[in-house]
Amino acid sequence: MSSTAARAADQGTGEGRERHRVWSVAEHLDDILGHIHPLDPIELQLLDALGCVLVEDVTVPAALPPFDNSAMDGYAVRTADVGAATGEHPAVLTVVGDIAAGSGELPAVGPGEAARIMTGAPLPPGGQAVVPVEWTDGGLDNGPVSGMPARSSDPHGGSGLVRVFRPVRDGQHVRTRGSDAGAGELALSAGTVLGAAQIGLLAAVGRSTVRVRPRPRVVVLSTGSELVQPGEETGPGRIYDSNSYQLTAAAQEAGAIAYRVGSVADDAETLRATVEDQLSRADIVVTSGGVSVGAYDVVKEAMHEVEFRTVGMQPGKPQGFGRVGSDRTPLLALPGNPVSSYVSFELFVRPVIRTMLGAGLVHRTTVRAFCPDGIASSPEGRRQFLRGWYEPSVAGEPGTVAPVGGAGSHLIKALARANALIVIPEDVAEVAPGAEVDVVLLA
Ligand SMILES: Nc1nc2c(c(=O)[nH]1)N[C@H]1C(S)=C(S)[C@@H](COP(=O)(O)OP(=O)(O)OC[C@H]3O[C@@H](n4cnc5c(N)ncnc54)[C@H](O)[C@@H]3O)O[C@H]1N2
Ligand code: MOO
Repeated sequence: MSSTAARAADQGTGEGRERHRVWSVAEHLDDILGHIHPLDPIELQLLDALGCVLVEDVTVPAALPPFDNSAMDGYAVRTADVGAATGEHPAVLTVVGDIAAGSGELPAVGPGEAARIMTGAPLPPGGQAVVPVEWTDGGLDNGPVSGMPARSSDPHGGSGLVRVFRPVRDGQHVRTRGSDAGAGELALSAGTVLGAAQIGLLAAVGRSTVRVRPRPRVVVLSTGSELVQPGEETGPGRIYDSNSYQLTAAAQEAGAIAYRVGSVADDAETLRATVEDQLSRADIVVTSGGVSVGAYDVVKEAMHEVEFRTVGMQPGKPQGFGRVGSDRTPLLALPGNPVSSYVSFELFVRPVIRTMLGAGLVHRTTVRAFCPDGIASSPEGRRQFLRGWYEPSVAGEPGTVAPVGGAGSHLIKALARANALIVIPEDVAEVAPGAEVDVVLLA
């Protein structure tokens, strides 16, 4: 029996009835997430770990900073030598050398002496504080200077005499060893999401690699013989493939490594071969289009392992989920209408990506908001996700939300102007002006 005939025959069986029941959003999501686990940890180079969840506690191996160093470009001095320094009666000190950042050889600073020192350079023996260069004559035997001449134009700046016009306290303008973190202290704990600052800290403690859960690899492919790639010529009845771009970008935003395959024509053999070909680099496969009840619904025709369902939501009614190939890779088949595919991604694919990442927060934030204009109608029995613009309130009260565009699942421009989804429950047919609604924040 052909698969089409088998499907037709199923209509009358128990299995057929199960397949044609309407799934709630929560049931479909729970079923999907029931098959998803965090990916096994791996050791990654620091920059490859950006956005990943740490699976080890990282301790500081050696004190940060590793040595006492100057916080200013200036002169390392003994505080007693400059205790009485004023503009009128400067302390005059002998400059015993120049200390650049990275310098290993440090001149000792004795009584009546100073060492010229740069920001980040180690404090020399005898140095108790740093006088910023602006509080001195910079060795020019004149009033206060605004900085030091470049070494190339003044190779002997680290010698001669310097006049100091203000006193300094012991330790002033010195960053002491371990003042940031002591050796053995916890730098980052397991479960931390690595952002730029955390990657910076790992580098600062000398780590070149780190153990994290990797980003899931998401292969995105769209289906439809009408699709043309942006930049190419369209023709009669043809449109640009926006879904593969939208979904690839969304997967990246959610923390995945996303591969955009582009569009596959409505041909079951080609689609199947393409999916099989892509499985070697996929932790998740996402398709768009070809899942409703038309004669050219190619995903439905090609992917026998995928269960196609009606979910009680708008947009996003037809959905498919299954696991394909020898690794049983999850495949989420999303509807082709651009807003439907986007909303479906938000509700079903994003949580899969976030679960695989091991992220603590799998779902978008939902808040309550007033809807001043109300919503005239919402389909009964389907949870509606209208695109909206959410404004938070200043006074701790719920914010407000207004629909952007209508309910049509082809309204891409309105979607691009929305920052939220307004959720209208299955049993609500209209929202009175000023009533409160749930709002999913999209950022
Ligand atoms: N008789 C019925 N027809 C439809 C039903 C139904 O229940 N009975 N459901 C409708 C709903 S709801 C949706 S959603 C769509 C889903 O259809 P498919 O997933 O099969 O998607 P396609 O038919 O391939 O495309 C739908 C629509 O979206 C455009 N599209 C598709 N892919 C892209 C893309 N990559 N970039 C931009 N636009 C895309 C496509 O051209 C169509 O206009 O079915 C309804 N029909
Ligand atoms: O469910 Mo469709 O996604 O309404 O347009």
